[in-house]
Amino acid sequence: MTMTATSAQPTSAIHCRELVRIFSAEGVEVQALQGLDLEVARGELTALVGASGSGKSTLLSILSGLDVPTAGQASVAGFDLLAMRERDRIGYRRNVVGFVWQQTGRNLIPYLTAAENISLTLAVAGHPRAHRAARAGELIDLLGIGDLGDRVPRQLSGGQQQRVAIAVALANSPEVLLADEPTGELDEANSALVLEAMRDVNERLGVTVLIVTHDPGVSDHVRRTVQIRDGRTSTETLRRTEVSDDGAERHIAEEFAVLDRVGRLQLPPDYVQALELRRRVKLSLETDHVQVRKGDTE
Ligand SMILES: Nc1ncnc2c1ncn2[C@@H]1O[C@H](COP(=O)(O)OP(=O)(O)OP(=O)(O)O)[C@@H](O)[C@H]1O
Repeated sequence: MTMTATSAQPTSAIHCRELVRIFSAEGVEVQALQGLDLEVARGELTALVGASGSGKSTLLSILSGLDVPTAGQASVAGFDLLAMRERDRIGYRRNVVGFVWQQTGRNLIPYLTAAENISLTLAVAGHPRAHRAARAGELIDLLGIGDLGDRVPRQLSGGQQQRVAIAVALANSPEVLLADEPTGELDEANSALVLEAMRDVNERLGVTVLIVTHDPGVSDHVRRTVQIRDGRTSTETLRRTEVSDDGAERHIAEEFAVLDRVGRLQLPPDYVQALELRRRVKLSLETDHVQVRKGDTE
Protein backbone atom coordinates (compact mmCIF):
# COMPACT_ATOMS: atom_id res chain seq x y z
CA MET A 1 0.00 0.00 0.00
CA THR A 2 1.37 3.43 -0.90
CA MET A 3 -0.77 5.41 1.50
CA THR A 4 1.15 7.54 3.95
CA ALA A 5 -0.15 8.94 7.19
CA THR A 6 0.49 12.58 7.97
CA SER A 7 2.04 13.09 11.38
CA ALA A 8 0.04 16.16 12.41
CA GLN A 9 -1.34 14.59 15.60
CA PRO A 10 1.09 11.77 16.50
CA THR A 11 -0.52 11.00 19.85
CA SER A 12 -4.13 11.04 18.65
CA ALA A 13 -5.74 8.00 17.10
CA ILE A 14 -8.79 10.11 16.26
CA HIS A 15 -8.60 13.86 15.81
CA CYS A 16 -11.62 15.98 14.82
CA ARG A 17 -11.64 19.72 15.00
CA GLU A 18 -14.57 21.95 14.12
CA LEU A 19 -15.93 19.20 11.97
CA VAL A 20 -18.94 20.20 9.87
CA ARG A 21 -21.18 18.01 7.71
CA ILE A 22 -24.04 19.65 5.90
CA PHE A 23 -26.54 17.58 3.94
CA SER A 24 -28.60 19.32 1.28
CA ALA A 25 -31.79 17.68 0.13
CA GLU A 26 -34.35 19.41 -2.07
CA GLY A 27 -33.06 22.86 -1.16
CA VAL A 28 -33.13 22.19 2.60
CA GLU A 29 -29.84 22.10 4.48
CA VAL A 30 -29.31 19.93 7.55
CA GLN A 31 -26.21 20.56 9.66
CA ALA A 32 -25.60 17.06 11.01
CA LEU A 33 -22.22 18.03 12.51
CA GLN A 34 -21.86 21.62 13.70
CA GLY A 35 -18.21 22.09 14.58
CA LEU A 36 -17.50 18.87 16.43
CA ASP A 37 -14.24 18.50 18.38
CA LEU A 38 -13.01 15.07 19.48
CA GLU A 39 -9.61 13.72 20.47
CA VAL A 40 -9.11 10.04 21.19
CA ALA A 41 -5.60 9.03 22.24
CA ARG A 42 -3.92 5.95 20.81
CA GLY A 43 -4.89 2.89 22.82
CA GLU A 44 -7.93 4.56 24.43
CA LEU A 45 -11.38 2.94 24.80
CA THR A 46 -14.07 5.60 24.44
CA ALA A 47 -17.83 5.61 24.09
CA LEU A 48 -19.63 8.35 22.17
CA VAL A 49 -23.21 8.59 23.39
CA GLY A 50 -26.02 10.69 21.98
CA ALA A 51 -29.74 10.77 21.26
CA SER A 52 -31.23 9.93 17.89
CA GLY A 53 -30.35 12.60 15.34
CA SER A 54 -27.37 13.97 17.32
CA GLY A 55 -24.92 13.13 14.51
CA LYS A 56 -23.40 9.82 15.64
CA SER A 57 -23.85 7.92 12.38
CA THR A 58 -22.67 10.90 10.38
CA LEU A 59 -19.46 11.04 12.42
CA LEU A 60 -18.91 7.30 12.12
CA SER A 61 -19.40 7.38 8.34
CA ILE A 62 -16.69 10.05 8.15
CA LEU A 63 -14.28 8.21 10.46
CA SER A 64 -14.79 4.98 8.53
CA GLY A 65 -13.94 6.72 5.25
CA LEU A 66 -17.40 6.25 3.72
CA ASP A 67 -18.36 9.93 3.77
CA VAL A 68 -16.41 13.18 3.46
CA PRO A 69 -17.02 16.16 5.78
CA THR A 70 -18.04 19.57 4.47
CA ALA A 71 -15.39 21.42 6.51
CA GLY A 72 -13.05 21.12 9.48
CA GLN A 73 -10.35 18.59 10.30
CA ALA A 74 -10.64 14.83 10.70
CA SER A 75 -7.83 12.32 10.89
CA VAL A 76 -7.59 8.71 12.04
CA ALA A 77 -4.23 7.08 12.83
CA GLY A 78 -2.64 10.07 11.11
CA PHE A 79 -4.66 9.69 7.86
CA ASP A 80 -6.24 12.96 6.85
CA LEU A 81 -9.81 12.08 5.87
CA LEU A 82 -10.44 15.34 4.00
CA ALA A 83 -7.33 15.04 1.85
CA MET A 84 -7.46 11.29 1.23
CA ARG A 85 -7.77 10.31 -2.42
CA GLU A 86 -10.62 8.07 -3.49
CA ARG A 87 -8.34 5.19 -4.40
CA ASP A 88 -6.67 5.28 -0.97
CA ARG A 89 -9.99 4.94 0.83
CA ILE A 90 -10.25 1.22 0.04
CA GLY A 91 -6.85 0.52 1.58
CA TYR A 92 -7.74 2.74 4.54
CA ARG A 93 -10.96 0.82 5.19
CA ARG A 94 -9.25 -2.52 4.78
CA ASN A 95 -6.13 -1.96 6.89
CA VAL A 96 -6.37 1.07 9.14
CA VAL A 97 -9.86 0.81 10.63
CA GLY A 98 -12.04 -2.14 11.59
CA PHE A 99 -15.83 -1.96 12.04
CA VAL A 100 -18.49 -3.68 14.04
CA TRP A 101 -22.02 -2.67 13.00
CA GLN A 102 -25.28 -3.02 14.89
CA GLN A 103 -26.89 -5.31 12.33
CA THR A 104 -25.14 -8.61 12.81
CA GLY A 105 -26.01 -9.45 9.18
CA ARG A 106 -23.80 -6.60 8.02
CA ASN A 107 -20.77 -7.96 9.90
CA LEU A 108 -20.73 -11.61 8.82
CA ILE A 109 -21.38 -13.55 5.63
CA PRO A 110 -24.32 -15.82 6.53
CA TYR A 111 -23.25 -18.99 4.68
CA LEU A 112 -19.64 -19.01 5.98
CA THR A 113 -18.60 -20.38 9.38
CA ALA A 114 -17.11 -18.09 12.01
CA ALA A 115 -13.58 -19.27 11.13
CA GLU A 116 -14.22 -18.86 7.39
CA ASN A 117 -15.53 -15.33 7.93
CA ILE A 118 -12.24 -14.43 9.62
CA SER A 119 -10.13 -16.20 6.98
CA LEU A 120 -11.98 -14.51 4.13
CA THR A 121 -11.13 -11.06 5.51
CA LEU A 122 -7.47 -12.10 5.61
CA ALA A 123 -7.63 -13.58 2.10
CA VAL A 124 -9.15 -10.39 0.68
CA ALA A 125 -6.30 -8.41 2.25
CA GLY A 126 -3.80 -10.73 0.50
CA HIS A 127 -2.46 -12.70 3.48
CA PRO A 128 -0.91 -16.04 2.46
CA ARG A 129 -2.97 -19.18 3.15
CA ALA A 130 -0.61 -20.51 5.86
CA HIS A 131 -0.75 -17.26 7.78
CA ARG A 132 -4.55 -17.08 7.56
CA ALA A 133 -5.19 -20.24 9.58
CA ALA A 134 -2.73 -19.20 12.29
CA ARG A 135 -4.17 -15.69 12.55
CA ALA A 136 -7.78 -16.96 12.56
CA GLY A 137 -6.80 -19.34 15.41
CA GLU A 138 -5.24 -16.47 17.40
CA LEU A 139 -8.35 -14.33 17.04
CA ILE A 140 -10.69 -17.17 17.95
CA ASP A 141 -8.66 -17.75 21.13
CA LEU A 142 -8.53 -14.05 21.91
CA LEU A 143 -12.31 -13.65 21.71
CA GLY A 144 -12.96 -16.91 23.58
CA ILE A 145 -15.02 -18.36 20.71
CA GLY A 146 -13.01 -21.55 20.26
CA ASP A 147 -16.05 -23.82 20.27
CA LEU A 148 -17.91 -21.67 17.73
CA GLY A 149 -15.43 -21.69 14.83
CA ASP A 150 -17.37 -24.25 12.78
CA ARG A 151 -20.78 -22.63 13.16
CA VAL A 152 -22.49 -20.36 10.65
CA PRO A 153 -24.00 -17.11 12.00
CA ARG A 154 -27.57 -18.42 12.32
CA GLN A 155 -26.25 -21.10 14.73
CA LEU A 156 -24.86 -18.37 17.00
CA SER A 157 -26.61 -16.08 19.51
CA GLY A 158 -26.57 -12.33 18.84
CA GLY A 159 -23.81 -11.84 21.41
CA GLN A 160 -21.71 -14.67 19.93
CA GLN A 161 -22.16 -13.20 16.44
CA GLN A 162 -20.91 -9.84 17.67
CA ARG A 163 -17.85 -11.47 19.25
CA VAL A 164 -17.10 -13.18 15.93
CA ALA A 165 -17.66 -9.79 14.27
CA ILE A 166 -15.02 -8.26 16.57
CA ALA A 167 -12.59 -11.01 15.50
CA VAL A 168 -13.36 -10.29 11.82
CA ALA A 169 -12.89 -6.55 12.39
CA LEU A 170 -9.49 -7.18 14.04
CA ALA A 171 -8.25 -9.67 11.44
CA ASN A 172 -6.11 -7.12 9.58
CA SER A 173 -4.73 -5.62 12.82
CA PRO A 174 -6.35 -2.20 12.39
CA GLU A 175 -5.15 0.67 14.56
CA VAL A 176 -8.69 1.76 15.31
CA LEU A 177 -11.85 -0.29 15.90
CA LEU A 178 -15.11 1.58 15.26
CA ALA A 179 -18.34 0.10 16.60
CA ASP A 180 -21.79 1.45 15.68
CA GLU A 181 -24.42 0.45 18.29
CA PRO A 182 -22.71 -2.96 18.67
CA THR A 183 -25.16 -3.92 21.42
CA GLY A 184 -28.27 -2.43 19.81
CA GLU A 185 -29.88 -5.80 19.09
CA LEU A 186 -28.76 -7.56 22.29
CA ASP A 187 -30.22 -8.11 25.75
CA GLU A 188 -28.44 -6.75 28.80
CA ALA A 189 -26.38 -9.87 29.56
CA ASN A 190 -25.14 -10.25 25.97
CA SER A 191 -24.48 -6.50 25.73
CA ALA A 192 -22.27 -6.73 28.80
CA LEU A 193 -20.34 -9.68 27.28
CA VAL A 194 -19.75 -7.83 24.01
CA LEU A 195 -18.62 -4.66 25.79
CA GLU A 196 -16.29 -6.72 27.99
CA ALA A 197 -14.86 -8.30 24.81
CA MET A 198 -14.21 -4.81 23.43
CA ARG A 199 -12.49 -3.81 26.65
CA ASP A 200 -10.43 -6.98 26.59
CA VAL A 201 -9.15 -6.52 23.02
CA ASN A 202 -8.41 -2.89 23.81
CA GLU A 203 -6.31 -3.89 26.82
CA ARG A 204 -4.60 -6.91 25.27
CA LEU A 205 -3.93 -5.62 21.75
CA GLY A 206 -3.71 -1.89 22.47
CA VAL A 207 -6.16 -1.21 19.62
CA THR A 208 -7.99 2.12 19.96
CA VAL A 209 -11.74 1.53 20.30
CA LEU A 210 -14.59 4.00 19.70
CA ILE A 211 -18.08 2.71 20.52
CA VAL A 212 -20.92 4.88 19.22
CA THR A 213 -24.30 4.33 20.85
CA HIS A 214 -27.51 5.90 22.13
CA ASP A 215 -27.32 3.65 25.22
CA PRO A 216 -26.02 5.62 28.23
CA GLY A 217 -25.52 2.26 30.04
CA VAL A 218 -22.35 1.73 27.98
CA SER A 219 -20.61 4.25 30.21
CA ASP A 220 -20.57 1.64 33.00
CA HIS A 221 -18.09 -0.36 30.90
CA VAL A 222 -15.66 2.32 29.72
CA ARG A 223 -13.48 4.87 31.42
CA ARG A 224 -14.40 7.72 29.12
CA THR A 225 -17.80 8.60 27.70
CA VAL A 226 -18.21 11.60 25.39
CA GLN A 227 -21.73 12.95 24.92
CA ILE A 228 -22.72 14.30 21.51
CA ARG A 229 -25.60 16.75 21.21
CA ASP A 230 -26.80 18.64 18.13
CA GLY A 231 -23.71 17.71 16.14
CA ARG A 232 -21.19 18.74 18.80
CA THR A 233 -19.49 17.06 21.71
CA SER A 234 -21.04 18.55 24.83
CA THR A 235 -19.91 16.78 28.01
CA GLU A 236 -17.58 13.97 29.02
CA THR A 237 -17.84 11.49 31.86
CA LEU A 238 -14.64 10.00 33.25
CA ARG A 239 -14.76 6.98 35.54
CA ARG A 240 -12.02 5.85 37.85
CA THR A 241 -11.61 3.41 40.70
CA GLU A 242 -10.18 4.51 44.03
CA VAL A 243 -8.90 2.03 46.58
CA SER A 244 -9.13 3.21 50.18
CA ASP A 245 -6.65 2.29 52.93
CA ASP A 246 -8.81 -0.66 54.01
CA GLY A 247 -8.71 -2.05 50.43
CA ALA A 248 -12.34 -1.17 49.56
CA GLU A 249 -12.86 -0.11 45.93
CA ARG A 250 -14.93 2.95 45.06
CA HIS A 251 -16.06 3.72 41.50
CA ILE A 252 -16.20 7.42 40.82
CA ALA A 253 -17.80 9.02 37.77
CA GLU A 254 -17.27 12.72 37.12
CA GLU A 255 -18.96 14.73 34.39
CA PHE A 256 -17.11 17.55 32.63
CA ALA A 257 -18.31 20.10 30.08
CA VAL A 258 -16.14 20.21 26.95
CA LEU A 259 -14.51 23.56 26.23
CA ASP A 260 -13.66 24.11 22.58
CA ARG A 261 -10.68 25.98 21.17
CA VAL A 262 -12.41 29.36 21.32
CA GLY A 263 -13.89 28.86 24.80
CA ARG A 264 -17.43 27.72 23.93
CA LEU A 265 -19.19 25.16 26.09
CA GLN A 266 -22.71 23.73 26.25
CA LEU A 267 -24.57 23.75 29.55
CA PRO A 268 -26.32 20.43 30.28
CA PRO A 269 -30.05 20.73 29.44
CA ASP A 270 -31.15 19.84 32.99
CA TYR A 271 -29.11 22.77 34.39
CA VAL A 272 -30.69 25.10 31.85
CA GLN A 273 -34.17 23.86 32.72
CA ALA A 274 -33.64 23.84 36.49
CA LEU A 275 -32.73 27.55 36.54
CA GLU A 276 -34.94 28.46 33.55
CA LEU A 277 -31.93 29.96 31.78
CA ARG A 278 -32.86 31.62 28.50
CA ARG A 279 -31.06 33.57 25.82
CA ARG A 280 -28.74 35.57 28.13
CA VAL A 281 -26.88 34.50 31.26
CA LYS A 282 -24.62 36.48 33.59
CA LEU A 283 -21.04 35.28 33.87
CA SER A 284 -18.67 36.30 36.62
CA LEU A 285 -15.10 35.29 37.09
CA GLU A 286 -14.33 34.14 40.64
CA THR A 287 -10.88 33.24 41.92
CA ASP A 288 -11.22 29.53 41.10
CA HIS A 289 -14.41 29.19 39.06
CA VAL A 290 -16.77 30.89 36.66
CA GLN A 291 -20.28 31.58 37.85
CA VAL A 292 -23.24 31.38 35.47
CA ARG A 293 -26.46 33.08 36.64
CA LYS A 294 -29.82 33.88 35.22
CA GLY A 295 -29.69 37.03 33.10
CA ASP A 296 -31.92 40.06 33.55
CA THR A 297 -35.53 39.51 32.76
CA GLU A 298 -36.63 41.45 29.70
N1 LIG B 1 -28.00 11.71 3.95
C1 LIG B 1 -28.65 12.62 4.68
N2 LIG B 1 -29.39 13.59 4.08
C2 LIG B 1 -30.04 14.52 4.83
N3 LIG B 1 -29.99 14.59 6.18
C3 LIG B 1 -29.28 13.65 6.83
C4 LIG B 1 -28.58 12.62 6.12
N4 LIG B 1 -27.97 11.81 7.04
C5 LIG B 1 -28.27 12.33 8.25
N5 LIG B 1 -29.06 13.42 8.13
C6 LIG B 1 -29.57 14.26 9.24
O1 LIG B 1 -28.47 14.64 10.04
C7 LIG B 1 -28.82 14.60 11.44
C8 LIG B 1 -27.90 13.63 12.18
O2 LIG B 1 -28.18 12.31 11.74
P1 LIG B 1 -27.38 11.01 12.23
O3 LIG B 1 -27.93 9.85 11.47
O4 LIG B 1 -25.92 11.26 12.14
O5 LIG B 1 -27.80 10.95 13.77
P2 LIG B 1 -27.66 9.74 14.80
O6 LIG B 1 -27.22 10.36 16.09
O7 LIG B 1 -26.79 8.68 14.24
O8 LIG B 1 -29.14 9.21 14.92
P3 LIG B 1 -29.67 7.68 15.09
O9 LIG B 1 -29.22 7.26 16.48
O10 LIG B 1 -31.15 7.83 14.98
O11 LIG B 1 -29.05 6.88 14.00
C9 LIG B 1 -30.28 14.22 11.50
O12 LIG B 1 -31.05 15.41 11.57
C10 LIG B 1 -30.51 13.51 10.18
O13 LIG B 1 -31.85 13.64 9.76
